[in-house]
Amino acid sequence: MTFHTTAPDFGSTVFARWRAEAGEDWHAYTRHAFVRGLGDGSLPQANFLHYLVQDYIFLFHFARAWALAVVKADNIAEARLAASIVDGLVNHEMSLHVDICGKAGIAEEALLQAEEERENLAYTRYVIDAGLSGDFLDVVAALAPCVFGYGEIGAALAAEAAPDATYRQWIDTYAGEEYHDMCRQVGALVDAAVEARLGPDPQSSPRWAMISRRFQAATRLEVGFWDMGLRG
Ligand SMILES: Cc1ncc(C[n+]2csc(CCO)c2C)c(N)n1
Repeated sequence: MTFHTTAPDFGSTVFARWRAEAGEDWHAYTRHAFVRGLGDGSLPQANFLHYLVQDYIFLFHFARAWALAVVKADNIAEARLAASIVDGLVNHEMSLHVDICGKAGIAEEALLQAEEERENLAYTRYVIDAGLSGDFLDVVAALAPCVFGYGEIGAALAAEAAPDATYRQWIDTYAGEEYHDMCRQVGALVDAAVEARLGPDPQSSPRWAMISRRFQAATRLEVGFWDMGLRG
């Protein structure tokens, strides 16, 4: 897979630092064997469908975590963006999963009936707890690897010299301009939220390490989610 030496940072200096601090865990997430299988089409369809069914449940709980970001917002800009992501997830984004699963003969009603795998449970409940027990920064740091990681993965897969058509619909979703716009909006939100709470030199704040650790923990949970997908 082709990876640019400079992966996109979506205009966010905070994301760029979190990613650097997540180090090898970030690479394990964005260059996972599951991702390579999506890019070259070698991922078996059964594994992809299993991942998508789990991901449908994941998105439902992820929307609940973003709703907690609305609850913890300190101003209208934070509330608006978080609310628009909740709306996007429950009213639009889950339709990619419904559409692809439907073509494979899996009905929407069957999706939410599926039993949650432990990696799925661990990740979604981690982000929900970040929203329940923490403040806006805690929940946004836990939600950020999902947003930016898929943007980075989508861009890398779409940039491959000879992209395979098998998982094109999935790749196009996360490589598309619309999705990357959203990443830049979240990037601006994260930078503004960190500056508003931790000041212009956030890394000198004792809270910095805590929120960076949240980002890294969620990154590791993304790795676990791909591992689950490969296991099938
Ligand atoms: C395991 C897993 N991680 C990330 C995403 C991508 N994603 C999930 S919610 C959302 C919108 C904003 O948070 C995006 C881009 C996924 N589908 N599944």
